[in-house]
Amino acid sequence: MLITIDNVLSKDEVQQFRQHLDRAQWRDGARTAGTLARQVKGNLEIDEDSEVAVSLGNHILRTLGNHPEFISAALPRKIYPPRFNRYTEGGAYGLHVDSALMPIPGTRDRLRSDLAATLFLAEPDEYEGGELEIETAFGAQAVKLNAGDMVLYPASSLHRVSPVTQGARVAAFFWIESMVNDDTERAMLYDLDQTIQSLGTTLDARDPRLLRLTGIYHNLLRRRAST
Ligand SMILES: O=C(O)CCC(=O)C(=O)O
Ligand SMILES: [Fe+2]
Repeated sequence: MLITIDNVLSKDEVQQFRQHLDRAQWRDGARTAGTLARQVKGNLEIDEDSEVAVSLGNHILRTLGNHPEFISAALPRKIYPPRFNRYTEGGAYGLHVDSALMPIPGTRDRLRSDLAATLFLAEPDEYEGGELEIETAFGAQAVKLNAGDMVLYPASSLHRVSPVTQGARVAAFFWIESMVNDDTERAMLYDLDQTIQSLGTTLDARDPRLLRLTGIYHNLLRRRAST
């Protein structure tokens, strides 16, 4: 399931992020890729333990922790501390698959990457190219979102970032271990939850049908979620 969530960050927040990021020190992104992905990775990243990456990353984590749609879609158990990348002219990231298990920096813990996320921090008209192309069962889907918007996609999918031919593409990217690791089951739970939320805006909160559906959602989650 591929989901976009708009306005995760406001335009003001994006502007503040960009002020910090545009002044940050960027290094070759190939250093953090696995052996195969390294050969197709052509972007820049900020050191994950730098002050700017940690403080902006924490801001994203706090925002997502209070974001009902993100929580409903991802059912997060662990979130990788967000990292930041930049593709300038000629930059691209060829077709690759993300590692399944990742050490979480600064801890002895690791995360199973069920979902991958890209939070766009440059407006589409700031650069040419730079689409995130994700292979799905229905063909490749190209994603290029407004600054502040985020895409969530199964980390199991092959994906690439097409070459940036002009300007610069800046983004935050990270992974999520979900309480429900099966993508299809998680997608159905999300669909059910969103339907209940939407019914809740028209039906009385005490409507027995709404209560029953809510009970079904929680009972399914109870069966499927591992905490
Ligand atoms: O820049 C992006 O949108 C995706 C980056 C990516 O796929 C990765 O770092 O593994
Ligand atoms: Fe990736």
